[in-house]
Amino acid sequence: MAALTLLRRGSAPARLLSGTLNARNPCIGATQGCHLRRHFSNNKILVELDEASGVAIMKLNNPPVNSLSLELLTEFCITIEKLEMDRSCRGVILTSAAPKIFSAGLDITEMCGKSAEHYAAFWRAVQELWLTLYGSNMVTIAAINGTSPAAGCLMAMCCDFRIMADNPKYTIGLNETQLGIVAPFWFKDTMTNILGHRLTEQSLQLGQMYTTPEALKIGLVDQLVPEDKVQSTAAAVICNWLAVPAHARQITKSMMRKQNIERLVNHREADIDNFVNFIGKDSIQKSLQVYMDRLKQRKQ
Ligand SMILES: CC/C=C\CCC/C=C/C(=O)SCCNC(=O)CCNC(=O)[C@H](O)C(C)(C)COP(=O)(O)OP(=O)(O)OC[C@H]1O[C@@H](n2cnc3c(N)ncnc32)[C@H](O)[C@@H]1OP(=O)(O)O
Repeated sequence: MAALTLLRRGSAPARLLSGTLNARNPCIGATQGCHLRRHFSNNKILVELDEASGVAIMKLNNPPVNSLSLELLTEFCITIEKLEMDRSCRGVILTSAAPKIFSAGLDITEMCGKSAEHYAAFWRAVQELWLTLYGSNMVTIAAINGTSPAAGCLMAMCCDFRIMADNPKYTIGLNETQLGIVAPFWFKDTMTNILGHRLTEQSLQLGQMYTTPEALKIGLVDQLVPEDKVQSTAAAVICNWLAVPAHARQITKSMMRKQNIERLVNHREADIDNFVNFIGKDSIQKSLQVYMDRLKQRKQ
């Protein structure tokens, strides 16, 4: 599946021309009470699409910690592609169905003790998630209702705007080095576009997890709100974004992200080979095993 939606579709004007009645303010229908909600869920992703507002709420649903397994990654990409093709959907709020955890990042068990073929398939699915979400034409808002390490943070960073629950227990960041692994160049590029080079270098080397006030201060998240206001704030924010003429916003988004997306597309196979070689090393397998053991010991 080639997921370069933003570049592949190149369809902003076409989509606008064929567009929706409330193209200038798609939230008008919602406030006038004509609610048509469609629910569709597969196993790991719950979706509620409000056709009046054009907004889909997409909930990660992989208890206990929303780790990104191969199954979840596959369902995630299919869901985004489906929403992207659906004329009644123009924006997505990405959030978690799990209390206190947005996502624990990649499922570490998918990277331990498996075959090279499995690692390659898994990494292709991780790439696909990034290409699909980062390259989406839709407005994407992350409603971060819990802790969000590593690829959990990456998913949030792919979105156009990040709202996080202001809870002192929640943290967010790319902590890969703490596991003895390395965030690939496209994780790094995504963070650099948000934080700038210096701060990204520091964050990545240290594998830094930020508290919510720290994340707000450095711009890793855009807004902190009380836990019970995360969803309503996301709904209000997405209305503002959808009020901007769609073709102009989409072309602008494409202009800002195109280079990064092309970089991965052009080096996709090499990136998979690199991952497979790296993750299969005995020393890396050992590091991951030690990390998983520590996670389990914390509970005892
Ligand atoms: C060349 C490139 C090479 C490599 C690039 C790879 C890039 C990697 C990106 C990643 O995303 S790596 C994953 C990083 N994630 C983490 O470090 C998070 C680890 N988890 C936690 O810190 C905590 O679990 C928590 C998310 C803060 C939640 O804590 P809580 O106390 O609520 O739950 P608990 O720790 O008891 O976990 C419950 C259960 O879930 C298992 N678990 C947790 N995280 C993961 C995970 N990422 N993958 C798989 N499994 C995970 C944990 O072991 C517990 O299992 P148990 O009930 O069987 O003991």
